[in-house]
Amino acid sequence: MNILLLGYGKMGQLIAELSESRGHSISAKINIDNRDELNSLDPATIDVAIEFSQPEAAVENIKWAIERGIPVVSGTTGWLDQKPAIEQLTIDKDSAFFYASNYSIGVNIFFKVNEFLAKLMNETTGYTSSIEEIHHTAKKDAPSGTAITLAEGIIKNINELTNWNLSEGANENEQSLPITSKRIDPAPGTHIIRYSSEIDDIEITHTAHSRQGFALGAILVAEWIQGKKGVLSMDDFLSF
Ligand SMILES: NC(=O)C1=CN([C@@H]2O[C@H](COP(=O)(O)OP(=O)(O)OC[C@H]3O[C@@H](n4cnc5c(N)ncnc54)[C@H](OP(=O)(O)O)[C@@H]3O)[C@@H](O)[C@H]2O)C=CC1
Ligand SMILES: O=C(O)C1=N[C@H](C(=O)O)C[C@H](O)C1
Repeated sequence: MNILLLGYGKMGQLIAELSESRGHSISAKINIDNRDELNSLDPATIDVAIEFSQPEAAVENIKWAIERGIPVVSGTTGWLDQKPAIEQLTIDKDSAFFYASNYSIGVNIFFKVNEFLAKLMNETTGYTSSIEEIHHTAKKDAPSGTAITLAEGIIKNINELTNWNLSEGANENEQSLPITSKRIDPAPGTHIIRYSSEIDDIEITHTAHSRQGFALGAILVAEWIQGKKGVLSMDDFLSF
């Protein structure tokens, strides 16, 4: 596969290294300072664009590829208010767009466990729920995209909850799920779901030991998306 990297930071560099070890080649490594290189690329030679850049750059990057019929695998977080427009563009251009807030297989198992636990907690009284996420200090967005996906999985299954909030202290609103974001180096990504009562606490945690799982997951999706069309997600890719 010939891969275009849109964003060549921590994730882009690891994806390049792992892709080459799997026999793929990188057609260009695009950052903010060399975006001009896009003009000299022949889209017909690119099999997929893998996009891990920054919240303010993601939409333009994704549009560039979709408009040229290049399938996009995107992992950038913090821009999802504009996702409906990207999905419409994908359909209009008969292209392919895949988004996941987290490409790690372990986190996607954790998403399922989170929903199962939330269903059980919906049948139980006396517990208050919360989410904590811990990432490195270079992270630009808060809460993490993964924490938002976890919150959506809880809110969908607990009748009392209607929304989430980025919490900095005591939670006043029982209908709102508090998310606490901590920035501590070198944490690649830790997510904790907590249900607390006077009697006990129930916690489930996913801890990434490195960025390896995110990068490998994105490459596996890039291999899988070849020949596919439309708006795709982890539910299409995974069989659980
Ligand atoms: N879905 C998932 O599984 C995961 C998602 N992420 C998300 O991926 C994103 C990137 O993470 P990470 O690699 O750690 O971040 P980095 O800050 O290390 O890398 C981001 C890169 O994007 C580049 N960039 C900035 N503007 C543009 C632009 N206009 N066009 C192309 N590239 C640009 C930056 O270039 P420059 O340095 O020149 O500014 C930088 O090299 C974040 O949103 C993060 O939350 C991260 C890990 C896993
Ligand atoms: O910025 C990161 O590093 C990460 N971002 C993603 C997120 O916001 O959930 C995924 C992972 O946790 C690492």
